[in-house]
Amino acid sequence: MERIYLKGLFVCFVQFVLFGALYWHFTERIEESFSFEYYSKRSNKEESKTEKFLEKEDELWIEPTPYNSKKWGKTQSHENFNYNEAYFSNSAPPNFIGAGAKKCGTGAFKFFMGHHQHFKQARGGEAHFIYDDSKWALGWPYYQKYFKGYGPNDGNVIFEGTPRYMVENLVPERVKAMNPLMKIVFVFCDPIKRLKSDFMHVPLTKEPHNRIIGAYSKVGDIIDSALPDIKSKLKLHGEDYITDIYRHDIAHSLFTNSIYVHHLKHWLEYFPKNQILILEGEEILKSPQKMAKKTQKFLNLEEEIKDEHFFINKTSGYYCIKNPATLEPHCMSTKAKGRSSKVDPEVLELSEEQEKELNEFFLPFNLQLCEIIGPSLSFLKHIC
Ligand SMILES: Nc1ncnc2c1ncn2[C@@H]1O[C@H](COP(=O)(O)OS(=O)(=O)O)[C@@H](OP(=O)(O)O)[C@H]1O
Repeated sequence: MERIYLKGLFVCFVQFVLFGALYWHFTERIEESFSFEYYSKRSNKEESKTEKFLEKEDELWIEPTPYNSKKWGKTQSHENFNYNEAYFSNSAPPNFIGAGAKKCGTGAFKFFMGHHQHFKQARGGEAHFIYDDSKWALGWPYYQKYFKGYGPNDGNVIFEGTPRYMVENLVPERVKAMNPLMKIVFVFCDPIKRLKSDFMHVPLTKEPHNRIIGAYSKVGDIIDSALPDIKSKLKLHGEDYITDIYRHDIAHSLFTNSIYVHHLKHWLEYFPKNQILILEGEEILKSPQKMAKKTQKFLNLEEEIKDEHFFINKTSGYYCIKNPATLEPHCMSTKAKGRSSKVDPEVLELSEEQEKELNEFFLPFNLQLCEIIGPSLSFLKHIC
């Protein structure tokens, strides 16, 4: 009896000690998490993180918003696109969209690929259909005129490319409404080279900012006057400032059209990476054979355009192509392309300081582009 009593007493004692220890542990933790000291310890940690960020920010002035690869391709479209199938007998909708970047070689891409018998392009060139609300509202009965004569079941790649599609916020959503399996191609190029080419191009167009840009005689002057403003607007509004820039600060598009990662992230919300082909302007210019190989593979097209179909035009210095079926040589008109190499070099010259500033401006964005696409493009190789 006495033994049983002692045993009970011992068990009670052990339980009491265990319970006490647990109680002490948890109350301490709870108190700690509410205590000023605990918070000041955390905020010191946070502060040091913020300090680091500020140091970095001072240097690079903006931290691009992070991308989330888990979301790629997941966002559903809220747009509605009614094809009205009656029109499908004599025209078929695009299944491949070219979305810029402006001045990176999109024209040469179309020109070369158009030599594949199953690569059918929008008739009449850039349709500017998907972002333009007044055209979009007219729907397929309007858009289909670009694709007349293309059968829906001919196994063709049907392509429409408008460089502005890259930078207009509603476009990916609308493209998804048109066809969730749409394939998309981007041509990226050195951001500074692109800026210079845009600087040469805009004053010769009817774009609304043609006079603003045309008022600058040298690209360096617009860098001095616009870049500080763009930086401070980005600081104030974050990357939202870049979105739909044509609608609120079109002259600054010369700079923000080179921030490829901002636009790519937006497209990736709607389309998975495997539906997107990223090419490089420099490659289209210097080795279009490689571009043709990649593109035919991506589009599951038979490799009809081969290395031997390309040759360099001795007068212009640009690549031309022989039609794979007839071997007839074709060169792209150099009237509207290749301006940057013909202009007085002083117009496009940058001081060391301007070059440095621009490189610093694009660096944080290009670093993020590296994270998404790796060092595959030559202008990323030295930073990725
Ligand atoms: N084969 C060939 N022939 C001529 N030009 C070539 C070629 N390949 C690439 N490029 C480069 O393309 C630049 C024009 O880019 P885009 O065609 O995208 O311009 S546009 O956005 O459609 O206006 C153009 O830029 P600029 O030299 O500033 O005109 C060229 O650098």
